[in-house]
Amino acid sequence: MNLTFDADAVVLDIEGTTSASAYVTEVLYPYSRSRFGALLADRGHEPDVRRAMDQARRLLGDPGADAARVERALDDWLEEDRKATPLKTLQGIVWAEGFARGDLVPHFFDDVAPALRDWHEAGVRLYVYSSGSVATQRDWFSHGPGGGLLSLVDGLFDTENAGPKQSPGSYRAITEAIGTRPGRTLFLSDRPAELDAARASGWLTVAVRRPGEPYHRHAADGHPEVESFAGLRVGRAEQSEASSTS
Ligand SMILES: CSCCC(=O)C(=O)COP(=O)(O)O
Ligand SMILES: [Mg+2]
Repeated sequence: MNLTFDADAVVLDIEGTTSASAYVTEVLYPYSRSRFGALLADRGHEPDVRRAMDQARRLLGDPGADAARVERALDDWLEEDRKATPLKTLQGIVWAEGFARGDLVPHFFDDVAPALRDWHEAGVRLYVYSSGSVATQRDWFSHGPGGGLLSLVDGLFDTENAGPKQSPGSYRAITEAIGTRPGRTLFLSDRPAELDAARASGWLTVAVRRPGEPYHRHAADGHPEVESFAGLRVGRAEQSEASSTS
């Protein structure tokens, strides 16, 4: 189905929306799991590692948890695919090194880069909101297709600077940060609970239902649906009116 939206901003989910879930769970997750032991044991003095380990201890309710206990918790959260902020921070540290070494190359569906370029060209501001950390998002988009897509993006949000993706308050926090009216902000995601939370905050929503993705056959519960970004036009009516009269 083809859809057209008049909006000032598009906010993008990553896993299942711009990029394949299987790449995240079958390539990125095992890569981080196999490196957590050494990271926690050898680099706990680094500020970001220490901060994330302290957050993990708070989530566990165990202030004295040693590196081995924290590693077991990370493994459990990975197994459950729990989007815990310290897990995402530590994954981001490991993955950054994987991107720099060339072990990891981001995956984007083929329709994503052309669509982002079109929307950006039309004056629509682009943001990312993912459970993956802001540092990971920066790596992901800067190593993306055609020399990277980061230059098209105006801001990055994660569970640390915005909050959990299933909570309407997180979308209100993003609205405040980007200064775009909720009714002119369009969120694209595969997960129904995230779409519901965005809609509850007054945002426009589109359920991205890519064939083969885990949520492909889920009921969209009133959210408009597309199978790829190729079926989605986004522009700013004010801008097109202005340019058509000049
Ligand atoms: C490549 S971003 C990291 C992927 C990840 O760890 C994740 O949890 C993605 O979640 P999303 O909110 O983008 O569905
Ligand atoms: Mg997703």
